[in-house]
Amino acid sequence: MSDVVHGDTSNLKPSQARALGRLGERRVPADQVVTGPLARDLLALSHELNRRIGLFIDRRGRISRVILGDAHSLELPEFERVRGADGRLRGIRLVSSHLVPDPLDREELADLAKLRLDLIAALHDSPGGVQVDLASLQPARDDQRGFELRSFARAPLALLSPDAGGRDRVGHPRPELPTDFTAFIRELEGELVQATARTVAAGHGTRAMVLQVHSDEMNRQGGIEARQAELRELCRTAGVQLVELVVQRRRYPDPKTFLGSGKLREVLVRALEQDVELLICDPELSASQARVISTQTDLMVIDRTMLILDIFAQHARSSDGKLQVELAQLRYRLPRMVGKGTMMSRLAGGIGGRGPGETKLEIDRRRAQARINELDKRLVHLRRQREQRRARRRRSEVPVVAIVGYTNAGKSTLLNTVTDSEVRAEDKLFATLDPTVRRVRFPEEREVVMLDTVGFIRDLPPALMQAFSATLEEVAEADLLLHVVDATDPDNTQQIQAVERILDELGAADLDRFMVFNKCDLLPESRLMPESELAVGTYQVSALDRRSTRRLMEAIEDHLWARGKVEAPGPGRGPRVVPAGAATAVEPPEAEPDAGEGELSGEAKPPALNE
Ligand SMILES: Nc1nc2c(ncn2[C@@H]2O[C@H](COP(=O)(O)OP(=O)(O)OP(=O)(O)O)[C@@H](O)[C@H]2O)c(=O)[nH]1
Ligand SMILES: [Mg+2]
Repeated sequence: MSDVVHGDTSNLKPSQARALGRLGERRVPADQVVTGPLARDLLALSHELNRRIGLFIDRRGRISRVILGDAHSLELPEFERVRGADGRLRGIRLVSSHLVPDPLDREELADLAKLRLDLIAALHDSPGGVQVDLASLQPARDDQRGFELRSFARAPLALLSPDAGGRDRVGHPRPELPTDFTAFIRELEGELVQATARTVAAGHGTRAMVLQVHSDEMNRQGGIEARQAELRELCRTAGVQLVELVVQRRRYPDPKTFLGSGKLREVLVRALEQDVELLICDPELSASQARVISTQTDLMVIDRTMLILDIFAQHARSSDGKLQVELAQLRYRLPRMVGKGTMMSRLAGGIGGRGPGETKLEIDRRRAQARINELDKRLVHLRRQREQRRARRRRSEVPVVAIVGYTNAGKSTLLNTVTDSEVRAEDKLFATLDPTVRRVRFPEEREVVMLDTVGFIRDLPPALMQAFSATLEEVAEADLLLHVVDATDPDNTQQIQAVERILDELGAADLDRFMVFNKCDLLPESRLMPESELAVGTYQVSALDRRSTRRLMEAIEDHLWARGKVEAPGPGRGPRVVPAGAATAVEPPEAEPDAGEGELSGEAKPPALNE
């Protein structure tokens, strides 16, 4: 059998197989979509076999593939992965037989889009002669970015011949038909290249579509709108332009294709229409799902976890932080490295590419594993150093107050305000990645260390937990936690629960904590609790306004000293004067470059305190 033929030929008679092979030897004039005689022979053989047949024809009119399908569908062979980023088409058209006079179906249109074929033509017999359904891509109209599908009204094949000049039998002109295929494709490609140039010049972030499966599990957790809002925020923070959020309700994601395969085809067409380059799946993808989606769509495919990791990579500042993120990225991707083109290499050209892991994007499994081992070793060393530093701090009996909370709750802003310093605070998720330590002095030579931490997020995957660990092992040893909550976020009940769950996993569940409801300046008076009715250990503040934090700061001091938590004041430098209106006297910020990697120290105990 000729290697031009693709498909299951095992049941063919030798003569039929030969006839199929001979189709592959035919030529078509370059300026014609297909000739009448070839169309008739294709249909005749198709009816004899009762199976569809497709031909890939290149621009010189040579047949590069003969594809044998079943009665209803054709499975096209894979192409080399070439992303036509410059707006060019594949240089190949598909001419195929339909046994029944159905129009082009979704699957065929999806193939056109995915493979960027020059054109697809489906032929069928009718009493009046061979009829043809045609479709191609075209630039989107109305200044929209991207491409759209263009279907032509069904026409007799005879109309496509150059002699017919695009006139139907009663002489009606059909100027849109590709009667001169060479001219047609030249013009179309010119338009597409131009449209792409406009797109690139516009310079938006990577265009992405989020694919979300509303599984039973997700429904149980509730707050799907909140989860979606959060995904939008994650995209914004990562510099990704979210074009569309596609949702499918299923009991669980399809083990092979994540979304159902029909839905996935739809997504592909929508993605093409909107010039989307990146698909972001929620919840997490398995290795094989990632592979299947990426081959079926020819797009970059990542999941929510990778998106978060990418943000981490962008935000890591200290060298330890960078090491940790690289380690988390490698750990997450290693089991998902399955051949080329899947998640391992996806991020490089897209949203990531600036991460600490970026140079490792194409390394193979073995090298990834070696790198993981090396990072582990370096981080163990750093962890030891950190432990020594902490031990020194414990000896000096300076109590540690750790600020924890959901991402974007205002933790860094609170730290800045109460310590008069300038920790990076931004309206972005995970603005803080490296733990930051500031000293706060109270009157009477009392002093605490305040620790700002990375924000938490629901469904924190284990790889990310490990990336958080630098800060988090310190959290487990804190004398007091300030759990900062964005009082304005309608989803904050869920967020509080997510934070509590993570604290629990860190072995920090039993630590003393204050609940700090932040951003109260944005709430109307009516939504604030009267001071007298606030539960013990609960505070309403605006981290932007130092006066509002006064009660909180007093309570911290009371909690740590008045109740005998700490016996003696630390070695001080004499009393300081409290500025009017402030609860604290503040020492100039002293940054401790204190970050690093280590295992999650579930065994870490809070320092012994005499209650
Ligand atoms: N109106 C108002 N905005 C606030 C307040 N506190 C923080 N913000 C804003 O909320 C955004 C997030 O603040 P951050 O301090 O970066 O939050 P974070 O909790 O440290 O965030 P991550 O480090 O990303 O987890 C910033 O734009 C702040 O200006 C507040 O009390 N009132
Ligand atoms: Mg922060």
